[in-house]
Amino acid sequence: MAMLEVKNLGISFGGLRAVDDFHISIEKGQLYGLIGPNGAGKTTVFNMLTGVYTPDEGTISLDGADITGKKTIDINKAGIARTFQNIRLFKDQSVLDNVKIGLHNQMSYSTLTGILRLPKYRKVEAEMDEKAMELLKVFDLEREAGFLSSNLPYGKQRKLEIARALATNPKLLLLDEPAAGMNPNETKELMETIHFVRDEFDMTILLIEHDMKLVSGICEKLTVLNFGQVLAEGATGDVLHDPQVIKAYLGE
Ligand SMILES: Nc1ncnc2c1ncn2[C@@H]1O[C@H](COP(=O)(O)OP(=O)(O)OP(=O)(O)O)[C@@H](O)[C@H]1O
Repeated sequence: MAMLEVKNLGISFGGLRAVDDFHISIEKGQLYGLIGPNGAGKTTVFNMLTGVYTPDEGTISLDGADITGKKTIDINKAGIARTFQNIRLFKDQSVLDNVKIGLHNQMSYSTLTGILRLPKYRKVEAEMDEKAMELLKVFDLEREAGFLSSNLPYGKQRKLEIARALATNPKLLLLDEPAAGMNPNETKELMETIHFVRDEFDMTILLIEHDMKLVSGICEKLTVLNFGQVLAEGATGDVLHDPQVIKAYLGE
């Protein structure tokens, strides 16, 4: 059974059919890329997978469970976490607290326990500190735990966003243009981080990316979107040599 199975997914905005008959099947542990020209519908697909938009057609199944049309918070609880094209950290919170926010959907106490600072509050907070620090260590961010997240260099902010997404304990991680705005060194390091996350956490990863070096370097399979429809899909090497894909996206 596939980790993510999407069939016949579609959505319109007014008269624009932004995504039509989209389908994808991703196996557990796969590193999968979604590519295509600007405006092809890639982020709209992510928004449907995460409940930001409700598809007007089609089905989404995660690890066998139908999550079509569910709310974002319930989809996150079911096991999908994402990062954004424009980094969305809690800028005025510390690096550690950004990861702890991700942990809150699994480890929590009642509001009253929190307000009264009851023993359970201290116990859960201490456990969350420990778990968050473990994740920060994985991303080599433990020395910056007390920094404001906005004070981290760009590449580390991207890593922190991935760490926060992983803190929600997902089955599927969606990365929206993780290399956007990165210099070649940061991109190289990011590729290593993504590989590491897949291996270390046995994670299934779907990423949107325009950087072909990153795509060809780490993705095992690709789906190409063009004008909201699947233009090609399959093994990365085959797709990148497909004349249709070269014509529509990669250039002659
Ligand atoms: N909420 C919305 N309302 C109206 N149109 C929208 C909305 N969201 C997306 N669209 C349109 O849907 C189409 C697909 O946009 P989308 O952002 O998914 O493309 P993309 O492939 O992610 O592009 P890029 O690579 O530039 O990020 C575009 O024409 C966009 O203007």
